Amino acid sequence: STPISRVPKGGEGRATHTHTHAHSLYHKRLSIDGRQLNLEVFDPCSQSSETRCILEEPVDWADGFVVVYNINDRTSFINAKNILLQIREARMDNCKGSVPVCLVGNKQDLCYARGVREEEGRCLAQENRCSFQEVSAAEGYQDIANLFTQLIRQVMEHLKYRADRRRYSGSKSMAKLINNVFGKRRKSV
Ligand SMILES: Nc1nc2c(ncn2[C@@H]2O[C@H](COP(=O)(O)OP(=O)(O)OP(=O)(O)O)[C@@H](O)[C@H]2O)c(=O)[nH]1
Repeated sequence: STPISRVPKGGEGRATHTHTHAHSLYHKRLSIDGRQLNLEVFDPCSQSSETRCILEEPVDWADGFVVVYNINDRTSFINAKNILLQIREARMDNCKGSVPVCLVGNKQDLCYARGVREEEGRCLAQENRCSFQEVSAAEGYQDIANLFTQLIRQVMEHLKYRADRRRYSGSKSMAKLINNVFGKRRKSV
């Protein structure tokens, strides 16, 4: 499945958890680099049996995505590919801009029965300009916890960059406006 973000199983507890047949929505409080964060984690239901994946509304509000496939299930890899495409297209259509994405190949412990080469995962990530990692949720949650921490750091940087840019272009256009109004008047006086 493709969590927008997810508290790894065996990791710290969930503060609240809403579950429907279609998805789970978690609320998680955590501290990263001394900052207190309130995360909303949307985890869609399993989509492994469908080739057409539906991301639902988080594509509009999420600040980051974790796209997960199973390294011994080629269909899940194709689904992941479609989801990455959907994220890109939906964000472009809505003019929301790109957001940090991490592609994850899970079940690394079953690599003897691998259906997707690590290189294929890496290439797909490169094509989509996102980070990539193979993990094994069965063997431990630490790698996955680190992966989420990294993604959250990227999200914070991205949000800061976007806010700075907005502030800069805002002040630039404000300066232009002031110049247009008072600059001209000063000339005519
Ligand atoms: N061997 C192995 N099995 C895993 C690993 N991660 C998950 N599983 C197993 O895969 C099955 C599906 O795991 P889930 O966590 O339910 O996967 P999901 O994609 O969230 O599925 P949904 O809950 O339907 O969305 C379970 O039987 C897990 O025990 C892994 O890293 N290695």
